[in-house]
Amino acid sequence: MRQLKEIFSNIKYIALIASKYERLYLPLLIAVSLIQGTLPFANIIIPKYIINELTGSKRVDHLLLLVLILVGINLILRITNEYISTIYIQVADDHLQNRVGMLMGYKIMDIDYNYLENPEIYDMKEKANRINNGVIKDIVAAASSILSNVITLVGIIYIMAKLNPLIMLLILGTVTISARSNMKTQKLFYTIQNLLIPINRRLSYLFRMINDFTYGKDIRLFNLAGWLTKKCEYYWHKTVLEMKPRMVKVAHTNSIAIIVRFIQEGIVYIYLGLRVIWANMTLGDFVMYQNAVRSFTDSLSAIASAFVAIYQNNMYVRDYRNFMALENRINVDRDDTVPLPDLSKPYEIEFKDVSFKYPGQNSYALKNLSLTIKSGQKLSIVGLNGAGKTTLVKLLIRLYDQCEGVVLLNGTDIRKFNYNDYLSQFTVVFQDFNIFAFSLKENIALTESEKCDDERLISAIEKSGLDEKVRSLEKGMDSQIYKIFDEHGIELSGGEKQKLALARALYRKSSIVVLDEPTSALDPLAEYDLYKRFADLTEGRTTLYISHRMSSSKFSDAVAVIKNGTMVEYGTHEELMRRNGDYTTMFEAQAQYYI
Ligand SMILES: Nc1ncnc2c1ncn2[C@@H]1O[C@H](COP(=O)(O)OP(=O)(O)OP(=O)(O)O)[C@@H](O)[C@H]1O
Repeated sequence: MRQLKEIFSNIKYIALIASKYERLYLPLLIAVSLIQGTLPFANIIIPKYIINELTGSKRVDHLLLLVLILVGINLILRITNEYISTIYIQVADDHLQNRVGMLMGYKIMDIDYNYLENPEIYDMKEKANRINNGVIKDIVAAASSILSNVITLVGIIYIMAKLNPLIMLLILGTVTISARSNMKTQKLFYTIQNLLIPINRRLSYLFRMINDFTYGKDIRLFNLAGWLTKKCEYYWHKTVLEMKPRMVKVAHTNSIAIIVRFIQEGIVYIYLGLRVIWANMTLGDFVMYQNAVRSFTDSLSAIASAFVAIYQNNMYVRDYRNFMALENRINVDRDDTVPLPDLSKPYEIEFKDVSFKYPGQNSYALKNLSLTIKSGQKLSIVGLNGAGKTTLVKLLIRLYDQCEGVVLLNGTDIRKFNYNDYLSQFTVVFQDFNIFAFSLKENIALTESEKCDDERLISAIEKSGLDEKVRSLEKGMDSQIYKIFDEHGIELSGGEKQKLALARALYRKSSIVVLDEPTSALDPLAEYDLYKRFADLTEGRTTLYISHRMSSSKFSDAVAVIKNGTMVEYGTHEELMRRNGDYTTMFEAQAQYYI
């Protein structure tokens, strides 16, 4: 009962999406179902009269009229059906499928960032993704099949009323058996698919690696082909082991349904044949009943299959809805949000005794960290690998918001601000930024070309040092990056990519800029040039600058030294050098190489 309720709720869910994006979809589907439901009825009755005419009076004009009616009805209904299905329904099917996929896409782009690091959520996403394998189309087709076959059934029951009720019972029995076995088969398939999800995720990752040209260099250099193939083979083997025993069960179950159906057909043939021989049934009636019995069985089976399809697809819709129902804690409009302070006026950000462990980790990435950042300040954050510098930034921009202690903006817990409003105050360039296969201009402005502010764009390009490269390109800022979609697409060097990332940060208007290792790929001259113009670049905006190039700290107002997740030193470059602590050690260690 609960399942039935869920099925109805899911069908309603799909119907609502369908009518939202394709208003005519449901009414036209009903029209098509009506056509499909009535057509078999005509094809059962009219041949009876044709055969009786052929074996009886043999009147040519009657015969022609009957054939004309049969052909006419078929032609008109089938052609109408064809036009509606091809021109509207098939196109709408595709559109709806894409919509449902895109709704999931929005969800994926919007869910809390920490979900992206949880393998359970990956599996949930993979399960939900199955909705993209034509599930909407299948459910709608099943619902429309139920409607059309119920109409057919009503007509056939009327025709078969004169037949032995035992025959009807026999058919009902066999259809029930095949429906049950069909249901069992679908359940087995669902189980198999679920078991294979973690394996398939690994396999698709491997296939992506193998097919993605960007991995090509590593694969060749480290001779990974054999190793990757072995890994694939291992997972294929696992797939076969999981599938085989269950597929044997599927074959057994399906065979039972086939055997039962043949026995039923045999009995019906013998029964009708005997009635022709012993009870003077006309040949026309023999053919009509025989067709009626076949249609009856087909319609019942189609209804049963449609229910099974709905039942099975219901599981996929459930998985989809479960994923869509994942609740955001961070990116959500809470009732108790407070207005963001005006950041054009002086403000202060404070990390107050903050400790943080990544989800699923035992050790702290940040431990009792306290730090105050003042508006307009240029703060360098330095520390060894894994010290916690990037983690600090991730907490600041609320990629994670479950920590001990608190991060405050003007004394208010940053979690109280509307997430998007808050985030819009930041421009962050992480080390692992992505460059997209769009134009150079779109990559910097991160918006449609037409919406781009060209003046700001040119200024960002100049300040980032990318101007020379842009001038050398035939299509300038409109050059396509990568050759995936354009054979004239450009490939940027590591340093040029970094300049592009910097241009992105400079283009965006925001109060706070965070640059995580922005010069690691720059040549010494470009790096020197950037340092020289650093204050000019960020135009008085608060800037957090994470870098292993210790000399960059000289250009900052203050330096925070992070060690094992906590802040161990704070001051200007000169103050810290005088202190002769961790900062001095790091600075001098690096300086040695440059002397
Ligand atoms: N998503 C994550 N899940 C689990 N642990 C993580 C995650 N990201 C970072 N860590 C761990 O947290 C610690 C701090 O990492 P973080 O990236 O903040 O260091 P960092 O100071 O920026 O280092 P680097 O200078 O190498 O970039 C490290 O031990 C790292 O392994």
